[in-house]
Amino acid sequence: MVFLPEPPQRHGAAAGPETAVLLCNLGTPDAPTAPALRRYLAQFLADPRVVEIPKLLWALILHGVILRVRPAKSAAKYQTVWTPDGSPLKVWTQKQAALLQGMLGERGHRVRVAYAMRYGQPAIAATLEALKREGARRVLVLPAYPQYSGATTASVIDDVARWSLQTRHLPELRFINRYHDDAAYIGALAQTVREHWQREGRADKLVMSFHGMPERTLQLGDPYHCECLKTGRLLAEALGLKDGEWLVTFQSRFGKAKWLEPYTEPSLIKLAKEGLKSVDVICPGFAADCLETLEEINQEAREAFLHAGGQRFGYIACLNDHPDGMRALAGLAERHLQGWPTTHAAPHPDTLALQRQRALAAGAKE
Ligand SMILES: C=CC1=C(C)c2cc3[nH]c(cc4nc(cc5[nH]c(cc1n2)c(C)c5CCC(=O)O)C(CCC(=O)O)=C4C)c(C)c3C=C
Ligand SMILES: [Fe+2]
Ligand SMILES: [Fe+2]
Repeated sequence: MVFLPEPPQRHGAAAGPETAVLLCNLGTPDAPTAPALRRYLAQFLADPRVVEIPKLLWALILHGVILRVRPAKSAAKYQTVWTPDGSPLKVWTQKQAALLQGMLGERGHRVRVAYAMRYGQPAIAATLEALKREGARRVLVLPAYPQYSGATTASVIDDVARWSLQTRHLPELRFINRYHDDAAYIGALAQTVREHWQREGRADKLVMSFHGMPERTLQLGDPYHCECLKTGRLLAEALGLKDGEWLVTFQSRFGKAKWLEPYTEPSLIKLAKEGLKSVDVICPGFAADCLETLEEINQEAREAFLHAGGQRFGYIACLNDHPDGMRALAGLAERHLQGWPTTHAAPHPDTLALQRQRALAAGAKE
């Protein structure tokens, strides 16, 4: 048998940075169409981390019912939030990676920041391959999920592990499991709420809506519920909110099983029927706006609240490219990069280009 060595890694001045940060998010369909949704949902919902029921039974339900009905329905929803540049989740994730690249560069780190999606494109394995080809020998994986859950964070780690199983020369790997109680993240969320209050006035209640999970996962030891509650409490504290002025809820229920409660939309309807006139809704578990926030909250939940008698519904956008949110991600990455030789190196060419652009914009001469 002949073993072919892998191509040598590049060294010297022409090589890319030896350290990379890989920002991973959930993924999104390529187009707001039923065929694209079918491909996306087939990959997403076949992940045993996402749907934890016996494989054979689930295959029957998934292929027999869900993939026949849901793609067209979901495509219609995606059409209402699609942008000229594509799906909001992808547009924001791409922008976050570029901004993180600039920020880490400005802080003196010679790193390459890339982004990848757990489902759909760009895939995690292909992106890790590309990073390796460019010279990466160390990769910090940053799943864009503040709260850890088996369905999200662990699934990203599974995917990296699958790639590692078929890779001979592995880079050093590190993973960020959570940042639900990170002071800069909480501070950034609080800042978006204060900015919203300044622009539109303060509502009677702040509802913090997190993506739901089957309740069973809590009993099985998933820390997600606990971490959502902690984020909620810290955000309320940062804003000086009293009991009764805020509420944590869970959205995006899927299927008939019991999910984490209280559910977002029924809670909003109940509040309106009890006489609450105005509400602000924030989705702290989503690093970027996506279908679940823009359509399910800002369209469906808004309509439900107003229809039930509410008078004002304020939607507070996700952190997206907010400078405080980006600083929180940069600080988080920086702390997890410690001990890796990234500092005191020449700035990355992208950083130099960014600095030049900024200087020109500020009136500097070539
Ligand atoms: C089937 C069960 C699902 C679990 C469990 C689940 C957990 C979970 N999801 C997110 C974040 C996102 N989910 C998004 C969309 C989405 N989620 C599910 C199902 C489960 N999610 C489906 C079927 C869909 C697709 C849309 C639809 O058909 O309804 C998104 C948005 C993606 C986008 O393209 O915009 C995000 C983000 C978390 C954080 C989570 C557990 C903590
Ligand atoms: Fe989801
Ligand atoms: Fe949804």
